[in-house]
Amino acid sequence: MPAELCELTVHIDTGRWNETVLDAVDLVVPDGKITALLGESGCGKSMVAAALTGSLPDSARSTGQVRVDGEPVRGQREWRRLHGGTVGLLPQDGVTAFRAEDTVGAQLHALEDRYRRWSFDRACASAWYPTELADLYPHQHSGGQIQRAALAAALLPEPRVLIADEPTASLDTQTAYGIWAALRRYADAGAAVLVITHDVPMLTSAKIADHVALMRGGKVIATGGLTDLAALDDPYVRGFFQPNGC
Ligand SMILES: Nc1ncnc2c1ncn2[C@@H]1O[C@H](COP(=O)(O)OP(=O)(O)OP(=O)(O)O)[C@@H](O)[C@H]1O
Repeated sequence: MPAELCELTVHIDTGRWNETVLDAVDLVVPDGKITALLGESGCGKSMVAAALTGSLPDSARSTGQVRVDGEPVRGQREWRRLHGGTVGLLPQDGVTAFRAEDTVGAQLHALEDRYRRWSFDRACASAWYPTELADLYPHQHSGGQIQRAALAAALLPEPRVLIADEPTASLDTQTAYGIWAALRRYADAGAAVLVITHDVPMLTSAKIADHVALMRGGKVIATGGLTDLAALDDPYVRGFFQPNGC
């Protein structure tokens, strides 16, 4: 079930400040593939995640389309129907995936009971979430622990489109590799997977992503295979693949 942004422009007006955060973005997240989304801080990557999961801020106004399985999604009622089993989000800040007042384990078990797709044990193992932490409240987890718990939460409904916003940001290399491998297996089982990441060394060494889209200033400026993008003769692109930019 592919997810797409078609000429999507998102403008944010908070009353005191306004900005075009996505500018005519075209992006396809195809079935059975991992698409990696890269770009400098603040360029709009999390806005792409929000647009693909119907969670843009209230202050956002958009033109263009978001399509899931070829069909335009319009309005919060449709998004509520798609959340969970069709479209899942691992947010950049994993703690926001949980209510503060219940333990993480209780919330993961509630998702298991609600969707009856993946088991608690399977989701925790895939997300590398240590189940001995499950009796803790969200704020009692470290950044890397709660991110893995949030990945387990995103996997439990077995969404056909999975958007993961910096799933490995707070993780050691070995655990990060395990998460990438889990995402690879998830895509190989047929899901459309978009991974937002700054972890270019892992991306290039593990070669786990199928496609890369590169953003700058609210636009997607290049898409393609990792090798093709890394070979582009552009200082901004080179800056991502070679730390000294040459
Ligand atoms: N909730 C919000 N309300 C208003 N503006 C926002 C909100 N979230 C983000 N923005 C703005 O949207 C723009 C894009 O932010 P976004 O979070 O998508 O960047 P990003 O590429 O994910 O950055 P990073 O790599 O630092 O996480 C930024 O200018 C930011 O200030």
